[in-house]
Amino acid sequence: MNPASTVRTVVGTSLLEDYSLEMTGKDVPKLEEARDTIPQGTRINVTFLGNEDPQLRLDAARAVKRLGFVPVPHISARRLGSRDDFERFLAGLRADGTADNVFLVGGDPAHPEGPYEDALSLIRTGLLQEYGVRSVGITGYPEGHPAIDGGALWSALHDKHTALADQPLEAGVITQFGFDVEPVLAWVEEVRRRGIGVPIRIGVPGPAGVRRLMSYASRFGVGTSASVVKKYGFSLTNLMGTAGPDRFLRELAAAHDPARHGELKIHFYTFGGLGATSEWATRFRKESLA
Ligand SMILES: NC(=O)C1=CN([C@@H]2O[C@H](COP(=O)(O)OP(=O)(O)OC[C@H]3O[C@@H](n4cnc5c(N)ncnc54)[C@H](O)[C@@H]3O)[C@@H](O)[C@H]2O)C=CC1
Ligand SMILES: Nc1nc(=O)c2c([nH]1)NC[C@@H]1CN(c3ccc(C(=O)N[C@@H](CCC(=O)O)C(=O)O)cc3)CN21
Repeated sequence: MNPASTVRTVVGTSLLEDYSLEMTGKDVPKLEEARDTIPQGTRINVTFLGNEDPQLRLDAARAVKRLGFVPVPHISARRLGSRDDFERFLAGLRADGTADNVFLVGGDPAHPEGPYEDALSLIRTGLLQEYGVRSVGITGYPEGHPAIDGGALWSALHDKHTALADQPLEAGVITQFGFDVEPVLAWVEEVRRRGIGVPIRIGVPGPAGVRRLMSYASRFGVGTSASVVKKYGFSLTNLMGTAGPDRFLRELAAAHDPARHGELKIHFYTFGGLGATSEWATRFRKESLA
């Protein structure tokens, strides 16, 4: 087998196997439309946007399950107004049978709206287990975070990983999306060096308009230097086009060394394009396997 076909085989059979997707509470009609293009059992995260209410998220998680997928509702620590809010949400998940998997984020508000300042405080309440959660996703930032210093991010990752193991709850990491493979793999190596062996899902944007990608990247502090986006497949002087993660995934597959990086999978941030993303993934897998 020549090196090029080795790369194709790896992309097709391993990295894109069991990919996960992300949707908002309002994306249920899009999920219904895209249903047949997404493998049954795919994990689908339901983002915790500030302008969506808890019931909308619970309903979305229920729809994900009804359609044959595995819901992963997000819980944002800083957006919870009280312990009651947290318990009500967890009780809703339990009642709907959608509590198995959750993903925790600190939350973008500069100041907590209630008693929880970060994801770790949610884990430490012990409520996750009480309400039947079995597996918990936490964040990873290969390029850092604009509002949180690097040391605090590493301590948070370490402390959350330890606290989950103590419960015990199953743990996994999903990284912030990015356009550059290099910092992603350097970061993964550092995670492993620190003794954290849990599965890591590498966050990438699904195919989307360049203008939209740029706007989310600048909002979330993701690097978009001219050389990085050129390598990714678009140019800063042409914001009219769309760009997909084709090259990113090929490069990631070529450089992924399970002995060094452990288990890696892909998480697609769909930014409104759930159907476009699942169709893209189906096509890309087919082409990779061909
Ligand atoms: N990676 C992702 O997919 C998403 C990330 N986020 C945002 O990422 C940020 C951090 O969340 P996690 O990684 O779960 O951190 P975390 O909850 O584990 O907290 C890590 C450290 O950062 C501090 N922190 C948390 N949120 C902060 C904020 N908004 N401003 C300043 N300091 C903050 C905490 O006090 C703690 O010291 C939040 O702003 C969160 O909303 C939000 C949604 C999705
Ligand atoms: N720091 C941080 N905060 C976040 O909120 C965040 C990240 N990072 N990383 C990526 C995820 C995914 N996020 C998003 C954000 C928007 C849509 C989205 O679909 N927006 C709609 C408009 C939604 C609306 O306002 O109703 C869109 O069509 O773009 C999806 C996922 C937010 N996320």
